[in-house]
Amino acid sequence: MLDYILSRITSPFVRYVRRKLAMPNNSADTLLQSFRNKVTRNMVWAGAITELLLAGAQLWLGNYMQSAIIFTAGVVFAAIAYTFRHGRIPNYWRLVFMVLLSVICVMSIRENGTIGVYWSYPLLVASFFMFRDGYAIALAAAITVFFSIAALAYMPLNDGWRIAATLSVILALGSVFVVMLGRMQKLLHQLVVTDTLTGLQNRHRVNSVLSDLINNFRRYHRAASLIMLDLDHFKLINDKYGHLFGDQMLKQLGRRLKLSLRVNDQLFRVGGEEFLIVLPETDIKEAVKVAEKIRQIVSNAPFDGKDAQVRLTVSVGVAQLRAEQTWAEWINTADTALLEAKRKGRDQVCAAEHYSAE
Ligand SMILES: Nc1nc2c(ncn2[C@@H]2O[C@H](COP(=O)(O)OP(=O)(O)OP(=O)(O)O)[C@@H](O)[C@H]2O)c(=O)[nH]1
Repeated sequence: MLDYILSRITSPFVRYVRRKLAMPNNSADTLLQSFRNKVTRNMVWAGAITELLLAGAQLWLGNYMQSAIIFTAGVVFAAIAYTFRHGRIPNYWRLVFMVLLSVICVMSIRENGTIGVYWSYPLLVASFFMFRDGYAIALAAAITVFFSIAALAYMPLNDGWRIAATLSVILALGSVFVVMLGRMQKLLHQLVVTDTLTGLQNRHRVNSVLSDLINNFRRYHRAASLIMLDLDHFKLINDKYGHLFGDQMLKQLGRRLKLSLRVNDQLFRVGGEEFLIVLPETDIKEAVKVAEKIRQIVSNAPFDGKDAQVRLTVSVGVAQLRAEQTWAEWINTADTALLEAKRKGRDQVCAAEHYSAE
């Protein structure tokens, strides 16, 4: 039941993510991060507009001092939201946002008496949006404790404990919400980066994995290589045995590849019958050895389908990361080597550059 409700809530977002991911340069990580940033920025805009409206109301009531302070806070919120309109609002600005809201809350208690405690409710809710996971819960707990103590100390007991109890209920519900949101985000992330047929990673994480290796290379000169492989004449298999049989072959190939790799190597299914292997700490010489081993693992033993056994072969391109290459150029180099292997007759390994086999 919970799974059903979660899937109903998340499916429009999953569709949005999938649509966006179809565009070039959108990796799953950057997309989820940008979605979160957008929500936070909208919160700060909402805070700015509310504060400016309140400042207007205080001005109209003739409370010039309060109006000026609330107006200043509104302008600060608007400036934060505007400055970071395309990116992530840094944590210290989020903290400034929360501190300003707290100050306004405390001022309201001072000016209006205990009725001002009611401002602690939106403050509490804001903390769940502004921070992540444990930080949000810790901040919300601190706000709850602070305003509960204030309410119990300065309000009649009957009102004071009700305020404390309702704040605690919001804290509990908000904490459940934050934990569920964290799990949902993990689930969505998993969905977006996983190839549903083989269970391997799909192309959406390639960008960030390769960028990390490129940074390592630039900083510590750590070698890294790519293996791009593609099944030979796979169309013939599909045409002869059907698409479902073809799917079984792809799954088995994924399993074979996975078993043949080291723990640090990463395997992706990047296209229909195209797979990418990322080999950290590996130069071209070692990478070609791995590629040759993989080629043999595929061609040496037949693949078992429901109705038949078939022999498959792969063409393989290998490329070591070169200085100043971007991740896209690096992949292109491996792809060119793969095309070369196809051109030379398939079932073979081609390296993107000359190297000594000694
Ligand atoms: N069963 C199945 N087939 C797929 C999937 N994705 C792509 N294909 C098929 O893979 C085949 C790829 O065909 P081609 O690009 O002509 O390549 P090929 O037949 O392997 O020939 P070469 O790559 O030149 O050796 C097409 O028939 C696609 O329909 C999939 O998820 N499942």
